[in-house]
Amino acid sequence: MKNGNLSINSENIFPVIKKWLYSDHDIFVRELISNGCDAVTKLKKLSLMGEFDEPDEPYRIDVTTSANDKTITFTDNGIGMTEEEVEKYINQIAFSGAEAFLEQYKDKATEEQIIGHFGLGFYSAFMVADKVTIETKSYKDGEDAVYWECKDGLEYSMKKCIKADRGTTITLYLNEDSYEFANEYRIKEVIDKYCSFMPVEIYYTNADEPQEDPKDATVDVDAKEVSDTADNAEDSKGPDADDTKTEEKKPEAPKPLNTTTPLWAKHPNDCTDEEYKEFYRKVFHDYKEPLFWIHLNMDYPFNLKGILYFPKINTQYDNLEGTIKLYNNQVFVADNIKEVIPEFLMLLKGCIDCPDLPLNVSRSALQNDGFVKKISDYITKKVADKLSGMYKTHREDYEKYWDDINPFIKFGCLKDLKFLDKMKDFCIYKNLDGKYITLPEYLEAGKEKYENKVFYVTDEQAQSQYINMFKAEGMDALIMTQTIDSPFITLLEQKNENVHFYRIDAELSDNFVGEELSEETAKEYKDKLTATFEKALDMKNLNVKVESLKDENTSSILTQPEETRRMQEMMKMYGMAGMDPSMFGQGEGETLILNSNNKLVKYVLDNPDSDNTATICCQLYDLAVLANRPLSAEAMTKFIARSNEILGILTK
Ligand SMILES: Nc1ncnc2c1ncn2[C@@H]1O[C@H](COP(=O)(O)OP(=O)(O)OP(=O)(O)O)[C@@H](O)[C@H]1O
Repeated sequence: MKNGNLSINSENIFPVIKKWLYSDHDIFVRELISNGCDAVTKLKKLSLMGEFDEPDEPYRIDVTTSANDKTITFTDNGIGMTEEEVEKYINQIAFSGAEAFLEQYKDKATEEQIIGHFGLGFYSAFMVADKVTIETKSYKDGEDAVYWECKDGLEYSMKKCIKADRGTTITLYLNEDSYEFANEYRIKEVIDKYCSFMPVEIYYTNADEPQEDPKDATVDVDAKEVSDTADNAEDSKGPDADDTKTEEKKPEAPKPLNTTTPLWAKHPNDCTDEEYKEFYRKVFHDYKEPLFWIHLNMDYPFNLKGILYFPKINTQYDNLEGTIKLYNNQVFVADNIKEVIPEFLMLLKGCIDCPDLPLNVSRSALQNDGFVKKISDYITKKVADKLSGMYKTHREDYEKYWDDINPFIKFGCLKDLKFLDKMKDFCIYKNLDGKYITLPEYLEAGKEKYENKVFYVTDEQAQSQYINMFKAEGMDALIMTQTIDSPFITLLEQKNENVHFYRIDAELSDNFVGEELSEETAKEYKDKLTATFEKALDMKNLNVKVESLKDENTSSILTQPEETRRMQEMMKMYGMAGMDPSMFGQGEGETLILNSNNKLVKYVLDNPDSDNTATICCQLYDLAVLANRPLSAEAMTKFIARSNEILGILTK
């Protein structure tokens, strides 16, 4: 038997790395800058352990592009590499110095995390470059600087070189397809996407533009004061005065492109509302203020930090799509990764940083395992806790936000039963007095008059006649006007046995009826009125019911059974092709309720054959329809003509 190590031939592996490893070509920026960050982090760790004296100059990464030369350069003043290390970590693919470093210093954990892991990231440079060079000088005294060069990722050459400063400079000679990355705006865009929160300051220079002498930069307060004073003096001079002062104004010191300590990394107690809002504006470019936010801060059983914002939604037609940015040690991974972020939370906007994420090699996707599900459950729980906490301690705020956040909460309840369990007691509904109440509160208040029934309004304007009747009778209903309310009502019925929801026009409650008619009288009236109305309306099978309603001013009302209406709505929604449309057509199953206490109805009863009876019947029917839904075009035309006719009678 023969044993041995499997070997990788770079000629074979390179095309794989170049083409398939990373989904997006721009990822090389993230990989090379994170290598620079790691180089700095390692040095900081060494200095904490007393193995390296903290330098005077600040740690930094410089990205320089030249569209003329078609190059990008990444420079860091981190740990650097010795010749031996270049041999080991660069010349051997998939051998990570980060792993080796962590292994060596594993007992000396510090706050800062090393990003590298797989030993492949550096090679992503070859996705965009034909030639890559490295100039590096280790922090170790007495080590020579090294120059490394590789074309096409196949053969490398290495030699000693002269490099004054500690650290590493990597230069990419871009291939034809990738010249875009030498463009200032393009590269800044990519840095913004992946590196906005990397832990080391990143500076950009356009090598094709004339450079300011850094000595001229205004960095200290005194210099700033001088220029301010000069400006003020200038203000008082008047328009014709000599303007030489402006030329003396010194340029501002360059600013880093990134923020090294993102807000989520701070303790929630140390963050102000203004900081949260500013962070939101900056990251999401949304100038509408968020309603509120949740700062996630967890160390155990896994490490997770982040901020989730509830954005302001103006109408239910607003774009409900949010963005949750996922980070791994301050390095952007991807937006809206569905394994980590529960689907319904995608309506929010936020950032989540989880250093323990089981990323796959490309760092843009996750290895799907139970751990990821735990993260997702934790986030759901935290959101529910925050909302229920606000309900308990800041009910006024909760009610204020409710109109904006309820579609999101209802969606969450529909999508995730655990979320429903946590939130069901904290769902509130506006009642007919405009007050917010819970479902149990509604049921308790209506126990006497309509036990286990929940009446709801889907359109306050269209259903105003019914609302007025309810109010007059001291009955209440819930306003549920959102599209999501319809599936949510079904969910509530499933979860609350015996409780049934009825749209306010679904049935006429006994509470509206005064002294009940005897069975015989009711039958007699019904037969008579049905015949008269059917004749007047030229309709067959009109469903008429006669009631002696308390309010004698109410003449006619239309009701439609809840089930029929829901079925009809469902058919409309799914556009069920092939079915007979009249099966559940407009007004299917409707009942025309006529009030035997009303004088117009009484007139029809007593004078079925008088000249005006047909006009009265048609008008009473149309009025009942109008209070329920819009008239068809044809019916509306007739209604207007008839109304004019009736007014004409008044003039006689
Ligand atoms: N700028 C740098 N300064 C110092 N060492 C570096 C630098 N860039 C790369 N290295 C060394 O080369 C090794 C390999 O880098 P590479 O980017 O391929 O993988 P990695 O960062 O370890 O892991 P990953 O594939 O997860 O990014 C690093 O672990 C590090 O030791």
